[in-house]
Amino acid sequence: MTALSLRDVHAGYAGKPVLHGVSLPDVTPGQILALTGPNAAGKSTVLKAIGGFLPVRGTIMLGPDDITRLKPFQRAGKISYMPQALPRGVGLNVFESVLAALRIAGKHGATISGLSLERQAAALIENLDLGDIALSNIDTLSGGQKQMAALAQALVGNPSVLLLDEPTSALDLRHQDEFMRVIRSVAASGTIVVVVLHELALAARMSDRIAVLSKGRIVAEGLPVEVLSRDILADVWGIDAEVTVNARGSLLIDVLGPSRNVIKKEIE
Ligand SMILES: Nc1ncnc2c1ncn2[C@@H]1O[C@H](COP(=O)(O)OP(=O)(O)OP(=O)(O)O)[C@@H](O)[C@H]1O
Repeated sequence: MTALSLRDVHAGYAGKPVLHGVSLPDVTPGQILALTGPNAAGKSTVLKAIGGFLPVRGTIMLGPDDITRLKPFQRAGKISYMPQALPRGVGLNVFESVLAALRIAGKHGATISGLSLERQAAALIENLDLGDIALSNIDTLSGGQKQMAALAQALVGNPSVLLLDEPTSALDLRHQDEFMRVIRSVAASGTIVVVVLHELALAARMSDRIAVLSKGRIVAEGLPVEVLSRDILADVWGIDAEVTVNARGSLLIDVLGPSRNVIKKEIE
């Protein structure tokens, strides 16, 4: 099976090591892994390492391929990345941007169906319910509309791995739900999804597994209900929170305030 696995990954920026030996259990096609943790923990850096945007020490495998050794165009044919900061000054409308992404995906050898590129772009836009903004310039869209348009571009070419960095930060509740539905169906078609999320209840709903990153290290990993415990919230986020599971199986997190550790540190 073409699983994604990270073993002892070290990465960072000029003179600044950020990831200190990140290992993750295999993420298999169809699975959604949510990566969470406090600000500056290194979550985006993990996605950039997988996407090949940073030099990496360690192993990142996609099935039999060591993806750190693939040429950029080979990697681009397999991995799609939706960054946290979306590009500005694109100068294209939503339809044109999806069409451009399809053309690039075709050049990288990503699977493109028999339909014309225009028909494929139109189908993707319709599937994401973006018809109303299809002809709007991306630079004029709201933050949430930009995120949905960026998702349409990221889905082009049926990537084996979809990397999403805080993709719902600007979405209202209905669009978050819509986004989750789309990601679930993309995963169900055999894509590996790794998504960075701050909102823990959403991460629990959206993902099959959760990994918690703190100071460049994975400190917990497993099923959402196993991982998101009161102790982890106190140790990693420094908050005291009541964690309950409601009758529908949804995780509820009620933040009560700073954890005792934080209060103790402030007093000392
Ligand atoms: N381009 C860069 N050059 C230098 N340092 C960087 C760069 N990008 C990120 N960093 C540093 O790497 C560390 C981890 O950043 P990263 O963006 O991976 O964290 P994160 O967990 O995604 O944070 P957040 O939740 O705030 O988005 C931070 O200390 C940050 O300052």
